[in-house]
Amino acid sequence: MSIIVKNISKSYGQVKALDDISLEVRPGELFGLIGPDGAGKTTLFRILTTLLLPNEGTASVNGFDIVKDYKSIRNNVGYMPGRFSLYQDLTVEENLRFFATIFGTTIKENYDLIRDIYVQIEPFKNRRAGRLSGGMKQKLALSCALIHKPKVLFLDEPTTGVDPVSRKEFWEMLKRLQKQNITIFVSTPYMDEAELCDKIALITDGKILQINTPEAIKASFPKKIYKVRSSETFKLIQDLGTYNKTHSAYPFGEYIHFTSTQSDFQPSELIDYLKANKHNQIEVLETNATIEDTFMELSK
Ligand SMILES: Nc1ncnc2c1ncn2[C@@H]1O[C@H](COP(=O)(O)OP(=O)(O)OP(=O)(O)O)[C@@H](O)[C@H]1O
Repeated sequence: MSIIVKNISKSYGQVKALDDISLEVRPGELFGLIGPDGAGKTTLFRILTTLLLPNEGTASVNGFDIVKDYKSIRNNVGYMPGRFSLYQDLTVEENLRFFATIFGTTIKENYDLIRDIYVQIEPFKNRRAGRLSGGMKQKLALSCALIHKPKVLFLDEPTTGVDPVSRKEFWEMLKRLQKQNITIFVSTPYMDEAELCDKIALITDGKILQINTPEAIKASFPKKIYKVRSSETFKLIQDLGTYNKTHSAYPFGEYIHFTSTQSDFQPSELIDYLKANKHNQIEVLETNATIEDTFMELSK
């Protein structure tokens, strides 16, 4: 295993940021830690990159213990923290050279690994990092995290605040890196990105809700889901909230996702109820569960 986490807990005073977390990541896997703000993602990343000690539990990265072998871990991993890690007053090239130097290597020596990513920002190599766009900063930060050829790459919310096109490009880059046998542990609050991982752990309030492939997680959804809409969305949410057969109802794009408490539920019952409540243009269609639906169900 590339990463083994066993019963890790971490508190900050009264706040239990991580509560008995266990997971395993295989070599070469693209593993996603999926959860909202404050779920504990950054805390786990900081523990695995040896910047923070857990209160309880053990963990290893690439066979090295996070406490005993912290120096080896630092040499073997790349870490792209969520909050910005670059030196804003240094240029693009100076930042990259700085990270290469502290790991005792050169840009030239490992250029192959970052070529794909770096060529996109090379035209701006004399620009200060502070003056780059979000997408360019992200590419530079990834280049810096890779310059010493790490075996395991930790990316904490790498696409937060990045535009949709750059987000898509970023995930394509991760897939290419994975082919070079780098294990990638990535966190994100975006449920659509979860689909792009080999395996995911859903985390909230410091607890893991489920670990599996995205497909298996979606398939495990226990109920039929209906996407519902009518001409009055706000009233629809209220009326679904007070309907006596509602198990869950929450906004999902332009629809409300609805599940019933009853296993023999018929959509016509809901249509009748909504008609009785003076809704127009009613649509009730069965739909497939997404990762977000599973997350909502598990964290209920
Ligand atoms: N240094 C700290 N002191 C006190 N509480 C902290 C500290 N760092 C994090 N926390 C709290 O621990 C919990 C988990 O935070 P963490 O940053 O690990 O979550 P996260 O999933 O990375 O979310 P975010 O994206 O908001 O950083 C939160 O309730 C947070 O407020």
